[in-house]
Amino acid sequence: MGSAATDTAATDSAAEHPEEFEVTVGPMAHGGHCVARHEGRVIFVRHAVPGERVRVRVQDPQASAKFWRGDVIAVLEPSEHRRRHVWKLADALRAYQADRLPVGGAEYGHMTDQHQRWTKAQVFRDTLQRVGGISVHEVASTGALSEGELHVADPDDYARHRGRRDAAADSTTGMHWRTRVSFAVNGAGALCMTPHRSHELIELRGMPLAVQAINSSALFRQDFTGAQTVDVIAAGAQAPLALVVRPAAADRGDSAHSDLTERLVAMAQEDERLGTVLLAPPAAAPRSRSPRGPRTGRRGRARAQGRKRSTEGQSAPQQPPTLLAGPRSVAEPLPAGQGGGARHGGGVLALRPESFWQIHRSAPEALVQTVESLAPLQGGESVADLYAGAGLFTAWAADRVGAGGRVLSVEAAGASAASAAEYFHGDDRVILRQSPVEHMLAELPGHDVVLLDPPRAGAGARVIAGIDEAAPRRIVYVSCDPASFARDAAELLRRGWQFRDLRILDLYPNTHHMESVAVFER
Ligand SMILES: C[S@@+](CC[C@H](N)C(=O)[O-])C[C@H]1O[C@@H](n2cnc3c(N)ncnc32)[C@H](O)[C@@H]1O
Repeated sequence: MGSAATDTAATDSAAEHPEEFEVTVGPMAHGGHCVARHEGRVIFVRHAVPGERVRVRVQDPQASAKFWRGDVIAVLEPSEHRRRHVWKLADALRAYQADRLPVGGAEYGHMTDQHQRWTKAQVFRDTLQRVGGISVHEVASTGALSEGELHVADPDDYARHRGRRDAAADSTTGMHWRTRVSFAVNGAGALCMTPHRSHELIELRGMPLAVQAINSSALFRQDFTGAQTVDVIAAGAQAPLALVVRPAAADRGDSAHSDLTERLVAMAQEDERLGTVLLAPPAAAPRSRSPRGPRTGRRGRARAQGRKRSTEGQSAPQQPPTLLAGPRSVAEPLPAGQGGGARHGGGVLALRPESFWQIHRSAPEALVQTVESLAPLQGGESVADLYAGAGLFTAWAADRVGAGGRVLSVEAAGASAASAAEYFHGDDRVILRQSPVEHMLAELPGHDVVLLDPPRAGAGARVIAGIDEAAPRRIVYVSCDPASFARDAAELLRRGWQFRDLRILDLYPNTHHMESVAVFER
């Protein structure tokens, strides 16, 4: 097995298992793995805490590969920041003991909450430097960091500040925060998730990172045979739940789809905690299911983990989902004090379930409060809200700029744009455009503030150039990906912009993901 066979540090156990190595792991990198070296070769190690000595099992240790990937299967010298993993199915140590793979989507669950946040700050700092060539010291020198350091804030603190009791529950273990989860479905019709970089389906009895309305629902005992994916939505973190069910590929035939449809309708009638059920158009083609084959592409990985994305990206835009039960929209409360005009139903947005919405129960509140505190708006200003989704920041901006102000809200995806159109109907302050941002750059000049919240790929050089050329007074950049943010921020700095503020929010506890809010001015 190439260089694995020449490992001088190999233990007796490793001799029996040439794909296993003892290593001391280095710092955490962007992507959720620590970097370790074995005989000069880099191994990306998941489920470690930086500084630990661990035994790693490498998947597919080919001699010709530039680097290997592996999971911790035993901890030889544990970090003081290690804890028993909060979710048994996602715990690599217990998974490998049971001769199975850990489920993906909770790859930081073995670290204390405090250490997860400290680690995220390090990863953000390193990524800013590596991808954007931006040093945190430079950012601090402009006064953009509170106390001169990068801190990662707990989003529940914002809700607690407002006296919301539910936010205090489980906040010390980072559990029960997801209001949206995308599940795969196995041949037996059960809800499943996949291990990292694998198509293997692991059946679930609950999903402890999800709010209790989802985690303790009856959905884990239901039969979804004939479905490929089931997206579950707990609007406002509460039941009734909404489902967006995507049938398996069309070539399975009409009878399979009508069986599924009948079961879904019956499910909605029998379960009072189930509200809306939508049947999405069938998947285009069967998915190949190699047992350990890597997911190819960003979208596949994001789908498995249900991160910051909308379900609508999977639908052909001309084929909206079919409503099988319940109301067409779910009630998503806007952050306290935002969008509360009587005309707007008291600050509750009627959201199409397949729209984008932030997945942490406290994210809308935490994000809007952070933007408000770092970049307050004045009455009469004009704001462009780019990648606006269903209008979370549009509602805030419209309230703040008031009757004399204007908000241009740009969103490409149909369901999110339709949700916004319904909510802002008749509101003279808001101009809605369903369009790719790239097609709207000519409309940006004249805006005082440009706020952008792009998907994980970032905005890209063309959009950054368009924003720069529009010459707003201020740019507010909300990002869920440090690498694409670093690249876009470097482009802004190159064009003469400066960091005025930078905050990080832990919107995805027990995972390696994080959210940042940055303010730039010239
Ligand atoms: C991270 S979400 C942010 C949504 C919103 N700001 C919020 O917080 O609810 C990004 C949004 O950008 C939309 N989007 C992705 N690419 C786009 C593009 N090229 N032009 C316009 N919108 C796009 C997605 O559909 C999604 O709604």
